[in-house]
Amino acid sequence: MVPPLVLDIDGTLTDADGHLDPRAFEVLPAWDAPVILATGKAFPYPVSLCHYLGLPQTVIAENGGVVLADGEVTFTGDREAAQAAADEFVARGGDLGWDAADTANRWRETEIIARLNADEALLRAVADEFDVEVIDTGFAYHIKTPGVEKGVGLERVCETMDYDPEDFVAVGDSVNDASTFRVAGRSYAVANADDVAKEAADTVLDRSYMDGTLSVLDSLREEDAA
Ligand SMILES: O=C(O)COP(=O)(O)O
Ligand SMILES: [Mg+2]
Repeated sequence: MVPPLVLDIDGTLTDADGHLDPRAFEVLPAWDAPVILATGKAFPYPVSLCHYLGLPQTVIAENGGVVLADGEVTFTGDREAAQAAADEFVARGGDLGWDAADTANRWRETEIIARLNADEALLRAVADEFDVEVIDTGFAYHIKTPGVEKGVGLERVCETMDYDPEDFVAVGDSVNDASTFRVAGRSYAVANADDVAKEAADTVLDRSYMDGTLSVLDSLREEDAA
């Protein structure tokens, strides 16, 4: 049996521009064990991705703030606290960087994100005052509740679905994957990963983005066949 997977999306199943690698459509629905998407994206994004990939909807979204497992949704994280910090950031002259539709935050239930061109020093100073934290995933700044992590979300999924986190193989690329790497039995950082993810991973891959992820899946299949 191949092991279950817990996979980050941006930087791990995508190219450098955040576009989904089309090979995901071949390999993920065909994987002969559970596949969990664990992302910093707002809840609807991984749900849609599961839908279009044809995967069961088992999802860790918003860096663990939202978990969908076995048809049940649970929330942790305080969107209001993040919103208060974001509002103060804007009041002090900061710009979150989104257009009027703000589809990045519109359906986000437990945190707020800013574009990477936002004033980081101001954002961090305001976040400190509001007891929220800022993480830089390489795709956005996330203003979030400390302690809400993808890894905690993975533990919740495993409790709900009676899985053992030790059985999981994790692949990711950034600081928001380090907690997943600590909880999963085996962890891989793609070559484009940031230093925190590389430090936390059991193995740092030679290849980047989906090429790196596919190299893990290939070797897991080979192990299974041996
Ligand atoms: O939303 C982000 O900033 C990054 O998303 P990811 O966790 O899927 O890489
Ligand atoms: Mg990522």
